[in-house]
Amino acid sequence: MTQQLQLAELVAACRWLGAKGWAPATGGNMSLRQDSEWCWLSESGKDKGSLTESDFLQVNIGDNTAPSGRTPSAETGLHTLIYRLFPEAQAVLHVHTVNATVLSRLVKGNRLTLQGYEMQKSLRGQSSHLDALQLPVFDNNQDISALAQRINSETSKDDLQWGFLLRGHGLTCWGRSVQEARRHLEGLEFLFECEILRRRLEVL
Ligand SMILES: CSC[C@@H](O)[C@@H](O)C(=O)COP(=O)(O)O
Ligand SMILES: [Zn+2]
Repeated sequence: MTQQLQLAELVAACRWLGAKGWAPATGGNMSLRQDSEWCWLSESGKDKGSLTESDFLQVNIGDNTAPSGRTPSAETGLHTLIYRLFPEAQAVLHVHTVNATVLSRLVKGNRLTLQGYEMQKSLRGQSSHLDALQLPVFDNNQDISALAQRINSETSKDDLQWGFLLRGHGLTCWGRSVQEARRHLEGLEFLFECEILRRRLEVL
């Protein structure tokens, strides 16, 4: 698929997730890999549900610089970390959903465990509801380069295979294509909602 078509797919994904209310106000950021050195990041401070292709800025994966002089996402460093760790990563979606925000605050420790859900199979490599799926949860931090360093040093690549939660902040997930990133986002979001409901009913 050409880069132009991939960018069009990403713009469509942004509209889709925006319409679902998963990027309220100016929350969320999205990106697409161009090649081993460069990616396209959403511009900082925009409504991510109404982005167009010209709202994506070229960013260097190695040093986070943007030749355009415009300001890419404040969370650029988390996207480029994923592109550096996973050469196969093609797209990254970061959202501020209510479910991701709330559930990440309910998790004690640094792992969310999900088990017993058929929808676990929406995630790459998952084939049974019986497996205990683990998603890393990191404390939120306004210092994104410190946060990226922490994620990199404290987590194995395996743990980051779909993405991670930032406590009280949101979900960052990725895929080997825009479509796969979108499927991971939709699957995880469904699982988060189920898990919140299950926990809520359990305490009633
Ligand atoms: C309400 S926006 C919060 C931001 O600090 C951040 O978390 C976010 O997701 C959007 O930042 P952006 O710089 O627009 O990509
Ligand atoms: Zn954010």
